[in-house]
Amino acid sequence: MNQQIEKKKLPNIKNIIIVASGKGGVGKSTVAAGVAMSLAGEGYKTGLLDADIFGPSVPLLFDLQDAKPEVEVRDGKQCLMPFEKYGIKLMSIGFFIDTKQAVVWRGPRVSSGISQLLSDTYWGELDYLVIDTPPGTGDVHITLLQNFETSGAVVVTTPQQMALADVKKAVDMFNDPQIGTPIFGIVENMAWFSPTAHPEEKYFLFGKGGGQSLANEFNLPLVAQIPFNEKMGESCDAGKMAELLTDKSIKAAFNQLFNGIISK
Ligand SMILES: Nc1ncnc2c1ncn2[C@@H]1O[C@H](COP(=O)(O)OP(=O)(O)OP(=O)(O)O)[C@@H](O)[C@H]1O
Repeated sequence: MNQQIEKKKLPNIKNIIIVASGKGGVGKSTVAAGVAMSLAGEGYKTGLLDADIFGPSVPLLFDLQDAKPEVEVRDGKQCLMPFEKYGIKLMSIGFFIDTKQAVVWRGPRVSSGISQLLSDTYWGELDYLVIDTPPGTGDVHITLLQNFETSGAVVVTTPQQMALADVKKAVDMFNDPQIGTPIFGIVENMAWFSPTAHPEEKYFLFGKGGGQSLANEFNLPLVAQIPFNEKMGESCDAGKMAELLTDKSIKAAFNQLFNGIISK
């Protein structure tokens, strides 16, 4: 990365929020979808772009598994038309690839595919576009962060100390002078488990304080702690995103995150 690339501002999108994680399976896509639901629920014009080429989640989360976006001419340009659910404009790399097969794209193809998905989707006017990225730090991140103006990132982790080295790589990437993307903070997902019948009880299944110590280590705020909630897993896997924020503790956690983002 020696060359400074001029970043493109998408004129109709006020804020682009990147959701990243050091490693896979920590709940990054769930967090991205939950933030988008919270923003839309508060009346912000919201979009969600699923750029996770290795495991796109939007088709499953929003029950759009067989959906194929239409192409329409808008303002003299061929545009991909996003789907809209719960007031969120949705686009996913998963609408264009066979999600049952491994994606073996190389760098330039990833880069042009992701840039096209972002620039050629007809988002209309948006207050916030949330982008779910693949785990780790790779071509998708470099493409988005070097080529487009983004407002900031949230880094999702689980409480285990093991996550430290992976989170460090993600933080270093956002801090790189060529990238220069502010980090809103760390989100600790699956922070504890509370049985539905005893919501006041907290069981720290994966250890306690991991998110806070990660945040301290990198001098970042811990913007939210999201409990492990079996209903949340079930409703996400069944494509029932509307149920996600019906649980009080989950709603409170996403409100915390939402406030951490909009206050910046
Ligand atoms: N707080 C939670 N409580 C219960 N289940 C959760 C929670 N967060 C995520 N899950 C579940 O964990 C699984 C992995 O979540 P998700 O797909 O969001 O992770 P990811 O980090 O995006 O994964 P990938 O590495 O594939 O991109 C999903 O089945 C999801 O429903």
